[in-house]
Amino acid sequence: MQDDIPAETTEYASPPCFMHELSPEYRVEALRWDGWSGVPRWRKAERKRPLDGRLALTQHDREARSSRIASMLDLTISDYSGRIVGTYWPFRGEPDLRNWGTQVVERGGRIALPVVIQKGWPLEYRIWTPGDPLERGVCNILVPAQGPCVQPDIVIAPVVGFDEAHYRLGYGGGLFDRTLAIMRRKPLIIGVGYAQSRIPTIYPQPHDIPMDVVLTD
Ligand SMILES: Nc1nc2c(c(=O)[nH]1)N(C=O)[C@@H](CNc1ccc(C(=O)N[C@@H](CCC(=O)O)C(=O)O)cc1)CN2
Ligand SMILES: Nc1ncnc2c1ncn2[C@@H]1O[C@H](COP(=O)(O)OP(=O)(O)OP(=O)(O)O)[C@@H](O)[C@H]1O
Repeated sequence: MQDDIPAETTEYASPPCFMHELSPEYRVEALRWDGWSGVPRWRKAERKRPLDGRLALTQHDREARSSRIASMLDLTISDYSGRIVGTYWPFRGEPDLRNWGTQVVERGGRIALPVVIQKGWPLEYRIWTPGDPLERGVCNILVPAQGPCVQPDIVIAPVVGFDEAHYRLGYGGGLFDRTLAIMRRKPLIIGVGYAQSRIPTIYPQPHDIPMDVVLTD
């Protein structure tokens, strides 16, 4: 972000907060800071570190971390019965919660997986029971070949990054935010990821919808 800050704003590393009352030059509005337009570029660069970090994990390490995240989910969601949990089929080194998903079904819940109908559109969640046929969708992610379209009660959102205020950095399609924005009932939104995905801020934009909680290994 530093590159986007014009020279005049860099002269005062930490301006005293009351200075704008004493001197008009200190008024924040007077500064021609156009940094927000740089956010998509910044996000694109910021995705690389956590993505490279998790792809470097060994299979064994990823399984151990995934099972710690699954235990955290069980502590957070005490009762699965009658609930629809929107989970995901892992790709690009995401935590693998497939065994946990099977247990959700064994405990009386139902699971649904997201389907990209078209980039730039909201995702569609389809009910999937272990054993049902899957097919390859966008980015080769496996998706249910059929199954009723539903709105999950709980959305498990895999993060590329997340920040202190529970905002999510994903793959850059804006698909989760579009999906959450049109849901008629607000689901419980649980972000899941590795602790190394934590970043101080993703510079939230008006379209970003914060998650209720983020669980890590
Ligand atoms: N396992 C899993 N399934 C999921 C998601 C997810 O995050 N994880 N999604 C959650 O939404 C949807 C897929 N989302 C995707 C969003 C963007 C791209 C993609 O191709 N992104 C470009 C970069 C775009 C840009 O930076 O402008 C790329 O990676 O090259 C792929 C999948 C549905 N299924
Ligand atoms: N509700 C929305 N309506 C319209 N555009 C949106 C909405 N949500 C996100 N977008 C657009 O999608 C683009 C990508 O958004 P963002 O950087 O937040 O993606 P992301 O959360 O990292 O990706 P994803 O959710 O697919 O994993 C942005 O240009 C943003 O303006």
